[in-house]
Amino acid sequence: MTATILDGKTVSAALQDDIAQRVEQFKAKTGVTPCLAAVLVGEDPASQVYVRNKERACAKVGMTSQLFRRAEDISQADLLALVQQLNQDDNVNGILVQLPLPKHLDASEVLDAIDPRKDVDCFHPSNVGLLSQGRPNFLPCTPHGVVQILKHFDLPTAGKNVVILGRSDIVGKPLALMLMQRTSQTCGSDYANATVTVAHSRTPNLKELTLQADILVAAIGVAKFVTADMVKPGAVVVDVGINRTDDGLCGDVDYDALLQVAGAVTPVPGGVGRLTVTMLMENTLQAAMIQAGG
Ligand SMILES: Nc1nc(=O)c2c([nH]1)NC[C@@H]1CN(c3ccc(C(=O)N[C@@H](CCC(=O)O)C(=O)O)cc3)C=[N+]21
Ligand SMILES: [Mg+2]
Repeated sequence: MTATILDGKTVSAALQDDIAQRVEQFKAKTGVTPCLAAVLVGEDPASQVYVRNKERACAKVGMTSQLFRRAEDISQADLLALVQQLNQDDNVNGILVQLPLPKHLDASEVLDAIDPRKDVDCFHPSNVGLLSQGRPNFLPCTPHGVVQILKHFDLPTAGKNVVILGRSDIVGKPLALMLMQRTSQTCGSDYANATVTVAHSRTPNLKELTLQADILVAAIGVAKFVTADMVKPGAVVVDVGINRTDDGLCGDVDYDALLQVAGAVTPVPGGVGRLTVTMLMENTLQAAMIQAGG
């Protein structure tokens, strides 16, 4: 048996075409071109790649982007002032402060300062609260990308055992919230209603748990952590990890070995990461629509 490769590029291209059409309609109706402001502090090479991919995607779907580069040693006050300036700028629809921030900065305080209506990451406490109550303003980009990949390949989650490795605020926690609910805002009830287990560094007998997974999501940030013996034959494996190793980019799963066991698996690169960027475009359009009063 060899696994189906869940190619994120195909999914992303299809969704970007659809977003581009809706951007076009929105522009025709309102005269407004949706605009994403990205704040990049410091010179982290991975962050530079991600931000460049986001700018490229904006251009592709007909949106504008503005990049605000700031030095590694920017003060908390200056960064907060930049966020306030972007909050007040009517030409800016979405604000993204690229993480991680340097250690001397208080990331929570910065993210909390973003106007919730421009919070295209869905990191603001009021947006996280609305998501947890099943009435989101925005869906968080990476979890939404995971759901969109599953939908594209006709792999429903309803009634399935989903095991998520990792409890981060950016992936594990919001993805668990989304998949345990009765319905997905964008993909319907077949892409919700899962029995979700969130495992983490203090979970004992991890392999016993992962072997129960119909859908296994790896979002821990450890290269090749998920080995073939941890996967139930035929299971769907979604790899959210992006690790830079001496042999190049690699995910949180041992991809080559899993091809012989899993039913389907996402590659890295070219998997979930592509969708993260595309769902950010979706949220920027949604933000522009909200701000236009629709
Ligand atoms: N405020 C904030 N929001 C984020 O959404 C956010 C963040 N900070 N910090 C870092 C993580 C990571 N992330 C990715 C974005 C693009 C790719 C991406 O484009 N991946 C491509 C290329 C990967 C590469 O070449 O490095 C791929 O997987 O094919 C991956 C990961 C967004 N994040
Ligand atoms: Mg990561």
